[in-house]
Amino acid sequence: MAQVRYHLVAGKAEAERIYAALDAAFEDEGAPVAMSEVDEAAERFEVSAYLDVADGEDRMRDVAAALGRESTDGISREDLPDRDWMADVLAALKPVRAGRFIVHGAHDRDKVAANDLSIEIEAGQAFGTGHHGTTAGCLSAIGRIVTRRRPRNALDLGTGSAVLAIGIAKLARVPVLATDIDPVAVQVAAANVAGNHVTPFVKTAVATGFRARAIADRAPYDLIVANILAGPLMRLAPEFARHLAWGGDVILSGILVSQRDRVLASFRIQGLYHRQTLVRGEWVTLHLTR
Ligand SMILES: C[S@@+](CC[C@H](N)C(=O)[O-])C[C@H]1O[C@@H](n2cnc3c(N)ncnc32)[C@H](O)[C@@H]1O
Repeated sequence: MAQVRYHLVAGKAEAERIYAALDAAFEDEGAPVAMSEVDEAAERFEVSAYLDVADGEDRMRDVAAALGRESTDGISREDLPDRDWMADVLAALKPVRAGRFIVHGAHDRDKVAANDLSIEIEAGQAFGTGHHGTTAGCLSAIGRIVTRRRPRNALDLGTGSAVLAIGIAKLARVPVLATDIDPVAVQVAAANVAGNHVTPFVKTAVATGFRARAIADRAPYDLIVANILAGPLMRLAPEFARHLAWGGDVILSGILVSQRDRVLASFRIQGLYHRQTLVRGEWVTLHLTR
């Protein structure tokens, strides 16, 4: 399964209609739909739908059908890089600083200063080397929130490489449950947890959303971090509320700037209120509290 961005450009009113139609058509599969201005002077907007497609499949016709069109004219396709491609690129990148943390590979251990909180991650099969704006945004938020109020029991949902769970454990030295839908990511996460010497604090588990015994057993959490995508985050909003302790903090990322208000609205209905937004490129990281 790969992700493909189907996109088209239109004037503002037409782009808003396209956005609404694609959002409604692909809502059930949790596909993010985004709208962004591409030409301010001419008031032209690009609308993108990020769809999962099977190998060799093209869903251009689904997009046209969602817009009530018989023709696919004007709709473009961009194949998004898969994980291995990303790992190759990231392997060549330098250490990243985010808030109080430095995320680096083993070959850059000598770049770590005495007062740095270092997280050592090799680019591999799981997402999360700190280079992506969403990971860096979450690390900055963790540094700020955990310094102000130390959590007692944290959950990192969609842990990938476990970079965020390791960050919380190193900073607060409290129990963290790190879960992922992808069993390969969970294996990588467990290896990184051991490599960063935080095994006494971080437990890993495979879980789809909040559906796992391991998550229920440790609830409620006073810090939940989830860097997944806007669609699944919005669908899971009631579960966040159910698993969050009174006064607890939630950090969300994987959200495009254009999706921010819809995500906030989904969580506000559940009694979770916006505290801060961090913007890195086209991505936002949100801090919410109860
Ligand atoms: C963007 S990566 C984030 C990894 C890491 N937490 C970071 O911040 O760099 C998203 C991760 O969430 C996992 N994921 C996606 N949807 C999920 C779901 N519904 N439940 C649990 N994990 C999910 C993916 O397998 C992936 O490892």
